[in-house]
Amino acid sequence: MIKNKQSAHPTVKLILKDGHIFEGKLFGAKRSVAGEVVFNTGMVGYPETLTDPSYKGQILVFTYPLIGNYGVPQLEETDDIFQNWESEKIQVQALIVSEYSEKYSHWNSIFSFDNWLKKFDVPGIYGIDTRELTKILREHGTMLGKIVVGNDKVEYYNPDVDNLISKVTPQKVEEYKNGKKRILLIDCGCKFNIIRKLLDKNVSVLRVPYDYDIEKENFDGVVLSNGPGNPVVYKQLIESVKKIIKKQVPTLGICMGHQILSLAAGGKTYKLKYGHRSQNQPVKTVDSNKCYITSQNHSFAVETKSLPRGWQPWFENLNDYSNEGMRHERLPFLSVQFHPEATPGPIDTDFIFDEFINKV
Ligand SMILES: NC(=O)CC[C@H](N)C(=O)O
Repeated sequence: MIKNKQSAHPTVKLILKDGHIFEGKLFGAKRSVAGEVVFNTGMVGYPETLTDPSYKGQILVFTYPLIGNYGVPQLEETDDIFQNWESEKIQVQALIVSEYSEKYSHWNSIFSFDNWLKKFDVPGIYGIDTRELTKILREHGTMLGKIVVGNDKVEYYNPDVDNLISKVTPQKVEEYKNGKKRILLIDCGCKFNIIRKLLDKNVSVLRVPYDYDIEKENFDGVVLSNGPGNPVVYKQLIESVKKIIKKQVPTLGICMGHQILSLAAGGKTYKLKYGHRSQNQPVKTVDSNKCYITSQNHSFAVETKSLPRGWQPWFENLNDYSNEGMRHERLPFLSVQFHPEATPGPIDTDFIFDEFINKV
């Protein structure tokens, strides 16, 4: 049994938009917060998961019952690249766990889970029956919710209508020189491991904000990163990706990048009932029986039937058969809904980066 200093933790409420109320104990930052409540069924990798900018605007439920027992490592910088986390801070609005561990043990960890949340002013609630909560979210679908401390007045907040990418995209351009070929990384809230993976392939990376005027740059390939929110909100980005398609520059889209590339190509996206969030999502290539276990974090999906002529579905999800990727039959465009960069999760689909680099 993991002992937390419960007396110091006030009882607070988790209120869902449909009227369900759960009581739990507050840890991390002491404040009320609203967002979209989503669940993740991964068993490990909370430092990487909580720093993934795609979670902006969301209150995350971990279904794994005990979180925090290996602590959290320091954000380290080696050769200008950050290590251990996927961005420079915790990105979720708040989190919901059954039990958290104040005690931790890992050679590389320096924060307890509670202290880490406090450092970034993120509240957490524990003592919640996360199985019951997840069943509600599976039945009803993802729902708006709020964590309310005392008599605080908190409005519901719907992240799907907000421009969340503007909150996580970098403020300035950054160049990582590592080879002759130059990849333009359009950073919509990029996980650091996408940059690490590209540099592993000996290419230079020009990392730019999502609304950067790319006309003035020279590049050999484009990576459209992952990112938070609803893809149809980003009209200007979709327009600039249309220009990239016209120029036939080799392009790799990852998660949000896959959705944006599909919309720019003339396809459609829709919202899944409760999304895919975990490190054990099975996908299969459409034209063979090859399967891969993938890391995922998304709410929206590309409608396979909407893909225009020439754009072929590449992978499908084996749980719900939704689209997991596409590629063009002649032109150098490919994109995936899952995360080939992993962190957290299996590295089975690392070959996606090679397929892209081969086209550059
Ligand atoms: N990880 C991502 O890029 C997520 C994309 C998008 N925000 C979604 O939820 O579908």
